[in-house]
Amino acid sequence: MNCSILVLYYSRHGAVAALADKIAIGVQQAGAEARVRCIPPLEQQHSSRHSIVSINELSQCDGLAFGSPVRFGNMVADAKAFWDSTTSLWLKGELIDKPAGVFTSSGSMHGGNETTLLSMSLPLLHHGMLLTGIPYSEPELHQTQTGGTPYGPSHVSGHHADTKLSVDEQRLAIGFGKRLALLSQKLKQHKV
Ligand SMILES: Cc1cc2nc3c(=O)[nH]c(=O)nc-3n(C[C@H](O)[C@H](O)[C@H](O)COP(=O)(O)O)c2cc1C
Repeated sequence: MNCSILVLYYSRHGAVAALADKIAIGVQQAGAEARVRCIPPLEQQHSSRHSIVSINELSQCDGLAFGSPVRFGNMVADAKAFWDSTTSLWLKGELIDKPAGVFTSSGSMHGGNETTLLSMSLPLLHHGMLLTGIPYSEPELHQTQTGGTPYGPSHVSGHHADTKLSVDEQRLAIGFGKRLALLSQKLKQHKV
């Protein structure tokens, strides 16, 4: 059965985009399609190597991974504005019962990546989506000295925003993509 996972993110300096790439690898390893798309930027000059998402792509996905950088302990304004533009989908209940999860990148280890992941989950819950994080059966969650949380994949990009993804962060992001795709496939199979 064809299953399509939307990996939807905003990234200014590339850290969240790097996590999106790893999540897409995990999705593909599970045999699903990974459709990687960007959140529409509030500033026109912002550019990205992925296309901007359409509302149709959001409504038609079988599962969603949603990524944003940490901005003052919360998601970037562009991501919040995007969710504020999805009322038509909410009114029709288009996202109800679709699996979803969140991912983020912060500059510092305790700079708010967990608070950001939790606040990013709220619009998804309002849309009736089924949230999944990362279970502690993933060994990297016990040992990571960088990012990676039970609330979703994360990265710590450092003071100059130039630290590469650690091996643990990469493995957790790939495992998360795989899990999200497998859950989405199972739910899609049982839909009447
Ligand atoms: C306006 C602004 C606010 C930020 N706030 C935080 C913050 O609260 N905590 C933190 O650790 N990093 C913060 N950062 C750093 C970014 O979250 C970090 O560099 C992130 O990795 C950027 O992701 P990107 O490369 O995908 O754009 C902030 C950056 C900006 C520009």
